[in-house]
Amino acid sequence: MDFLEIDSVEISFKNKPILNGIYLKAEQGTVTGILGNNGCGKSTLLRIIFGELQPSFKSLRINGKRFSKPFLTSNEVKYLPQFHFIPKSMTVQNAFYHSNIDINNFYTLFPELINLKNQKFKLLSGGEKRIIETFLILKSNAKFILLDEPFSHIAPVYINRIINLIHKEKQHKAIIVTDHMHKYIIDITDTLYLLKDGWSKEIKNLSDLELYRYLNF
Ligand SMILES: Nc1ncnc2c1ncn2[C@@H]1O[C@H](COP(=O)(O)OP(=O)(O)OP(=O)(O)O)[C@@H](O)[C@H]1O
Repeated sequence: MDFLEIDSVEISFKNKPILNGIYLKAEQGTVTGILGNNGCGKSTLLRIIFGELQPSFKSLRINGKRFSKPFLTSNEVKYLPQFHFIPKSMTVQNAFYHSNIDINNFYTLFPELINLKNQKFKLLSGGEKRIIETFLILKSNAKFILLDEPFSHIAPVYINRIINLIHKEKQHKAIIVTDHMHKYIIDITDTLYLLKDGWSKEIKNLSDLELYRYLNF
């Protein structure tokens, strides 16, 4: 089973420390969730793992071996950022073609969206864009999948289908996911971390989310 670990992350923006006490492990066959308040550094951490952001220091290991290259390859990691990454003038069909993913698999899961096939990406609703981008990332061949707010703007009926897809895809992938819809995150994750004041803490007992003032039960 492949696994990724990151620790000793040090990053500041304008002399304000953002992350300084992180440990996170994501294993193939599992979903790793990250919760935390706005601005605590969840996206920053995912961007560092992806290699898009270089901190002053980090230790990233795959299967226990230090990974020193600046970027993981696209076979190793795929990242769903908070912003839309599909070019605005690309059609839905072409987005699937360029990602090398069979669009029919998408329509099997989301038959209601079949009419979007020839539509340009910029003309889709925020939720439609999110569903398509999340699907493309989840169905990629990468070993490690990073999802930054996959559920934002998405109706509950579609969220449930994405959750089913996450359960299916995690069989041969390690999935790291963060979202403010904490109930879904708590439900789908095998390992849960809370980010707060620059550090991460693995949450084994949900009452700790209240103790660390993330939730009021
Ligand atoms: N490029 C940047 N330059 C300066 N400050 C930044 C930059 N990127 C992020 N920050 C700051 O770092 C902090 C962490 O940002 P980040 O986007 O990682 O938070 P987050 O936990 O993902 O928040 P949210 O849940 O609101 O999306 C914030 O205070 C943000 O303003």
